[in-house]
Amino acid sequence: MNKSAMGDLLAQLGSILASIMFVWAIIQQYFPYNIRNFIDKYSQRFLTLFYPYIQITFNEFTGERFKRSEAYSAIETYLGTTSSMQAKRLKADVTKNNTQPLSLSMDDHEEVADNFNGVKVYWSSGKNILKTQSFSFYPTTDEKRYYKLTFHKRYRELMVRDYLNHVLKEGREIKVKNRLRKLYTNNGAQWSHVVFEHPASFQTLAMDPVKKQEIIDDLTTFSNAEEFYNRIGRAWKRGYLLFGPPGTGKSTMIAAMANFLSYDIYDLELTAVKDNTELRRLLIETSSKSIIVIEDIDCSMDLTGQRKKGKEEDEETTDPAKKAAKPPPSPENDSKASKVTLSGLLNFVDGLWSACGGDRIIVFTTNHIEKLDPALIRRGRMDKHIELSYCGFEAFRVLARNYLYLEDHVLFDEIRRLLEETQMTPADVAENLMPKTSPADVEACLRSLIGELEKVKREEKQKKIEEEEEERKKKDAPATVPAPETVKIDEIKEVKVIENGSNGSVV
Ligand SMILES: Nc1ncnc2c1ncn2[C@@H]1O[C@H](COP(=O)(O)OP(=O)(O)OP(=O)(O)O)[C@@H](O)[C@H]1O
Ligand SMILES: [Mg+2]
Repeated sequence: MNKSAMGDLLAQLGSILASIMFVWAIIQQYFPYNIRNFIDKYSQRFLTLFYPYIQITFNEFTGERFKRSEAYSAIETYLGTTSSMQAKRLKADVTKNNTQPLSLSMDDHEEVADNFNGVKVYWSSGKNILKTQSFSFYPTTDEKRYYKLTFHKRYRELMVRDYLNHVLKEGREIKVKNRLRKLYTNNGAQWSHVVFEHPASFQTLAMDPVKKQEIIDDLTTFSNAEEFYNRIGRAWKRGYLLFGPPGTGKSTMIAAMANFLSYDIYDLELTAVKDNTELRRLLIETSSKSIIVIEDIDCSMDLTGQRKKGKEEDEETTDPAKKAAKPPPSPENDSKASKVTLSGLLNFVDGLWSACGGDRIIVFTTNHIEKLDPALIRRGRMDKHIELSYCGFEAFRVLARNYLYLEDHVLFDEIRRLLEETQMTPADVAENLMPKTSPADVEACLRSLIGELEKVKREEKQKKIEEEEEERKKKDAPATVPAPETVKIDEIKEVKVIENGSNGSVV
């Protein structure tokens, strides 16, 4: 075919197309709406006879609700990494996340491929522009965005059943990981929050590595165990009790847990809560994937469940006999004080309310585990008791690595010996390892730690001598007249009630 014949053919084709367009425009203008609809419908059906693919559309906004579809945003997140690798046109948005300051998604009318169990699927993005203008809260509602999934009809079952679930689950998980996490605290009956940016991690936490791994495994198992908890019929929650002297890393560990699991933290200040109803409301407002923390539980609540009011009462209430005799405070003289009770707290920890709304970790911390009510710390309520103790050599090595980039040193043997002989908290060891010059003078830091450890050792020795002296003085003093014997309540082991009599006998 020569060039002029080709040109003629193209011109003819052009004019035919123009005529079709013209006729279609007339049809659109003059044919009634239902006939046009009829033609549309049947032409679509005709096409699908020969079209072997299935398409599923996910709209950004669904129904009448002005709420962004959860599926759409999960898909957007899921496709984030794939899009940034494949698509040529991308949309960028700024997130406030430190690790990932930009979020990328594919621009309209782009297409990316994904692979699931060896089956290739295609995702495309697009938008419908609506001509009708109606009142809306969203200025952009006349542009309706959507994602369209295309796959071969042979894989319908696999796609609909497994692939979509996989996409939604992954999308949600990535979203949880990337979001800005929050640290909530209660200001009376209301939660207020700031962005949680504590840098602690299990890597920087100084403690015995075996114990640390055990905690990491426990947390990982818990966070993946939704099905397990459902199967055994338990609420998906876990309680941790962290105990140990001040400065041993309890609060640091909570931050590390939150960073490890990407959970929010709710730091509950019990002393600001008015009563059990308020407590319940606060706890119900906490979201899933969160850690609820009650620090220094022994100071927020005493064993009778009534909150302490002063230091003097501290001593008093540890004595069970006095406690039992203490009348419950009357509402008149105590109207301002909190009425949160131990049973109110326990009710949430493992009562019916505890199962509301997803997985939660509850952490209590205390410096005095012996002061706590056994009801509070029994297994099932506090599933795992973690003791954070004085700094051992392994914990010291973590600190040396973090603070001084030090794996080994000639002074380590001496430090190991001193650590075994003294009780120094990781907080104090860390303080001594803090570089005072830049670049760090490693030897000076280690020597300062050794000096401090020797000082503590001398003090401990001195204290021991003084205690022994005191003890000896007491022994040498003339014996005082013994007080009349009394039965202490905690010595009563069992109370038998005689069925036919009204008396109980003490065994
Ligand atoms: N095990 C540890 N690993 C790393 N740093 C630690 C550790 N323990 C304490 N520190 C450091 O000491 C400081 C105090 O620790 P933290 O606040 O966690 O102690 P705590 O056990 O919560 O004390 P308290 O009982 O007084 O609340 C932290 O700033 C932290 O840097
Ligand atoms: Mg603390």
